[in-house]
Amino acid sequence: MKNSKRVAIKNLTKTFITGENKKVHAVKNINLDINPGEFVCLLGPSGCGKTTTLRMLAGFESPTTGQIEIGDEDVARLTPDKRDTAMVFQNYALFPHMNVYENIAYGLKLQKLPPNEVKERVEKTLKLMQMDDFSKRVPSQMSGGQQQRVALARGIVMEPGVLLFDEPLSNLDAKLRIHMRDEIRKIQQKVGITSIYVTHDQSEAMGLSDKIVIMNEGNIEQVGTPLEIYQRPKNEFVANFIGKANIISGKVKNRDGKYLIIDIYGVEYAIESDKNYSENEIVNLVIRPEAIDISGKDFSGIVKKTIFMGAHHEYEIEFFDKRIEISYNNPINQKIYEKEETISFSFESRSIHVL
Ligand SMILES: Nc1ncnc2c1ncn2[C@@H]1O[C@H](COP(=O)(O)OP(=O)(O)OP(=O)(O)O)[C@@H](O)[C@H]1O
Repeated sequence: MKNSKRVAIKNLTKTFITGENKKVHAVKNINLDINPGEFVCLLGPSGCGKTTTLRMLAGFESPTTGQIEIGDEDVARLTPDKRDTAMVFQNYALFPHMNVYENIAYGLKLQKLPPNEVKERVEKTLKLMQMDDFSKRVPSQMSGGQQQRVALARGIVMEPGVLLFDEPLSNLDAKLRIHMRDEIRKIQQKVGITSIYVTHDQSEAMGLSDKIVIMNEGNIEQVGTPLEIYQRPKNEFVANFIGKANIISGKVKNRDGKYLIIDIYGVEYAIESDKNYSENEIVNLVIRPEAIDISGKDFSGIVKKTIFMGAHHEYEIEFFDKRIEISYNNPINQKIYEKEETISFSFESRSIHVL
């Protein structure tokens, strides 16, 4: 979309003063750059500051300090209508007495656009969203998923520089969420609109994003593509927040080119890492449950828990003084382990990440 804009957040903070005169540091000096056309998810646990950040972008909340640039303009002190953003809300926020067509047209009429342009843009959006057949229905005659599509259409029809999403799918059931997630991504890629999306659902963030921003206690912990975040988490918080992670320790022996040679319980692994550690330093390593190779024989452990998940099995294994998790797909001839059985395995060097 030609109007699609960049966003730059600079040293942004938000401190709320509560009724009891206490300070809540909801957002702590964050910095973030978003390219035009990018789909970025703000992801983190409840209370981490993602909604506050989004509301500051929209102009519903004013920053305590810092700048927000949309395009080339610092909008931090502008009212919402001056910012070239549109928001898709969790509760759809549709007008109950207006039909789909009128709901989508509302924002354009407010801008006093000529009626023929309103008609053209609403019809184009209805077509894009494959909703022509619904145009005369009112919200109460539609399912939650359909209403959410109207809410999305209302944002898209405005052709804003940035489209903001506040957990738009959280009122939908699991299956519909996945369907709508794919739909949002498809439409966003088609129109190329810069999108910032708040969620606490990691699979939603993985499925939607060009870039994920992991937030925790008002800070940004890491920014990266879904693959980067998953394969190279910066710290234990990120590793545990995205997917499942076994954190085990190893002892650094030396460096061999781009590899660190690390001793893990008596077995040496060459692990790619650009971090500098001294000899014998103990480091924390992340190993994903699916990266443990059960055809290997370097280690063994006792199965303490088994969970059959259909396509894969999850095992909790007693391994030295800790529990680790192994997950693997279930080919027809794969042995199924029972509780208290011994299982052998190795770690795959290329799947180990040094924190
Ligand atoms: N108006 C307010 N007054 C005081 N504190 C607030 C206000 N709004 C938010 N907070 C606090 O700021 C922190 C961040 O809240 P925020 O809503 O941004 O988190 P969140 O990551 O979006 O969480 P959730 O996923 O639960 O919506 C929380 O501790 C919250 O209690």
